[in-house]
Formats: sequence, C-alpha cells, structure tokens
Amino acid sequence: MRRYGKNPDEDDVRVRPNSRGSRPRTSIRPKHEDAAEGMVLTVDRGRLTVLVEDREVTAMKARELGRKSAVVGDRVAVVGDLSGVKDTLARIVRVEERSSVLRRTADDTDPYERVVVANADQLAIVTALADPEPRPRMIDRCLVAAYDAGLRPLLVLTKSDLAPPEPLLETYGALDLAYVVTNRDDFLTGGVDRIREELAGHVTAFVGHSGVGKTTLVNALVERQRTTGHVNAVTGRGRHTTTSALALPLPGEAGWVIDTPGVRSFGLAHIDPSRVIHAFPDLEPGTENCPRACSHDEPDCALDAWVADGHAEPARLDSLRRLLATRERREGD
Ligand SMILES: Nc1nc2c(ncn2[C@@H]2O[C@H](COP(=O)(O)OP(=O)(O)OP(=O)(O)O)[C@@H](O)[C@H]2O)c(=O)[nH]1
Ligand SMILES: [Zn+2]
Repeated sequence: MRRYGKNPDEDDVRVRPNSRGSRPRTSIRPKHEDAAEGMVLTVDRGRLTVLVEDREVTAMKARELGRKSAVVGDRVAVVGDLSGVKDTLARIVRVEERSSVLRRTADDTDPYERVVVANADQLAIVTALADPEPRPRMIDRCLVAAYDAGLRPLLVLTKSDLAPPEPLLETYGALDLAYVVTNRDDFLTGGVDRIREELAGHVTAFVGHSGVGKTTLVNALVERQRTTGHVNAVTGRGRHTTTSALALPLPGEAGWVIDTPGVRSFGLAHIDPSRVIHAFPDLEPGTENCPRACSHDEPDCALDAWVADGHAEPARLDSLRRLLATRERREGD
C-alpha cells in the first residue's frame, strides 16, 4: 500500500509505545504485546466501536495516547475486555501508521480541519445530476483532496432518471475518471452491480451533499441498513451523530464503505501541489524546469511551454489548473 506520511497534522504524530530508546519502559507501563488488532468503525465522542475479529467492541482511548486521536478506518491495538458484551469497555493503546488521511474542512461550528477518515484508498464523490443541481466546484475540491491523499477518485452520478450525465462527464473528460451512473430503477431492481465492481477490494469513503441520494445508495450496497443521515435533535446527539463517519462492510468481505454524513467538503489548507501533480503522470515530467516550490499556477511555471511543445494535451493542463485553483476557499465551499 502506498504511504503518504508527511502530512503536517497533529493527528499524524506517530505513537510508538513499544519503541526502545526514546523513552525507558517502566515496569508499570504494560507492554501491550497481547493487544488485539482492530479497525475503528465509529467514533461517538470518547466512545469508539472497534471491530476485533468478528466482534464489535466498545473502547476508549488509553490515556497514554495523549492528543493522538483515533478516527474511523484506523487500525488500532486494543486491550482489556474484548468480549463485545454490552457495557464492557476496552482500551485503545496504539494507533497504527495511516496509509491515508482525509480531513474535513473547518466550518462554522468547528474552526479546525480534522481528520475524519483514515486508511481509505478510494473516494466516491456522489453527485446528483439534478435535484440538487451538480456543483462542479465541490467536485473539484473533492478531487484535489483525493489526489493529495493518494486516493482513487470515483464519480458517482445519481438520479440519471432526472437528467443526462453527458454534460458533466464532458467537463471531467480530460481527467479520465472512473465513474458510475445510477438512477431510481437501479434501487428498485437491486441493480447496483456496476458500482459494486468499482468498490470491490477497496476501502471507499463516500462524500456528497445532502439530498444527492448517498444514503439511498449506501443502504442498497450494505447489508445492515444505515438509519439515514437525518438522525437529529430527538436524542440531543443529533449534530454530533450526523458529522461522524461510519464504516460499513460490503457483503462477502468485498471491501468497506465509509459514509461521511455531514462532511460537506474537505480541508485543502495542507495540500501539496506536487502530490496533486502526481495524479497527472503525463504532466509530471514537464515540471522539471519549474522554479522551486512552483505552485504550477503561476507565470514562470514550465508546464505552459511543455504543453505548447506538444508533450501533453492542453485540456489536461487546464483541468490541473482548475483543480489547483480550488485550494482557495470561497464562500459556499
Ligand atoms: N429521482 C431520483 N431520486 C432519488 C434517487 N436516489 C435517491 N433519490 C431521492 O433523493 C432524496 C434524497 O435521498 P437520500 O438518500 O436521503 O440523500 P442523501 O444524500 O443521503 O441526503 P442526506 O440524507 O440529507 O444526507 C430522497 O427523496 C430519495 O428518494 C434517484 O436515483 N432518482
Ligand atoms: Zn510549475
């Protein structure tokens, strides 16, 4: 699996409870050699659900983890009561190194960008073709987040019974994205096979604006029904519940769907243009003559000459520049 470990984020500080050298191990500190491995399925305030073998274990962070957080998709080591029996509590003593991180964007209620999903390898960007209208800028921002994190983007275009997909697909033609088109009949007839093919063997984070049909789609894909994104104020835990991601297994161990209700967009403040360029292998060699720390969106960028010399399609450079331009926040993002 590819590693993208250089994100300058507090959550990525590596925790090495077993490391020799850095800190002497006291006899009180448990070695956790007997810890079980698990995967974080949900996070609800301080309580996490961790899948250990086939049991869902409720756990909390051990104090020794400090500020290091565990998020949905994290591989963790857990100790304590791992029976999964109601009212038992285990402890997470280690968060394994992440192969990828997705940060949701800061918003009115929370000024910090936070890691919401770890270890996904695919990002499904769910967009309705109508009702609500597609928002290309939001798609672009999701694409940048995916490229930066090293995830394969997958465009999921819903409600094709209301509008045709061609105009939108044309906009993204130069990016050569994987895509699936779904409509109302797909759900009635259970015909979601095309998207299953794209999800097989992947850990896919699903993102999409309210109303695009994401819940309908996720429910059609997984065995256990998701209650819907609209869990609300009745329990008093509404806002929190809607912003927390949730990992759901695909039938037949075909992979994982990670639903991200309430995640409207991804934080792009930490984006490194060189990682985005990595998703454009045809353009990447053309950056060799760029000035140091080139944003690839400035007058001295060598890509213009490279493309003018016929090394790559101008439409590809246009797409790259359009994506890079979305790093600047605008109202509505
Ligand atoms: N016409 C049409 N309507 C659809 C389709 N898929 C879902 N819908 C409808 O779109 C509405 C929104 O669907 P949801 O699945 O709740 O959308 P969501 O993206 O999960 O929205 P939140 O629950 O607000 O996060 C519902 O009324 C669905 O019945 C489709 O393919 N075609
Ligand atoms: Zn450049």
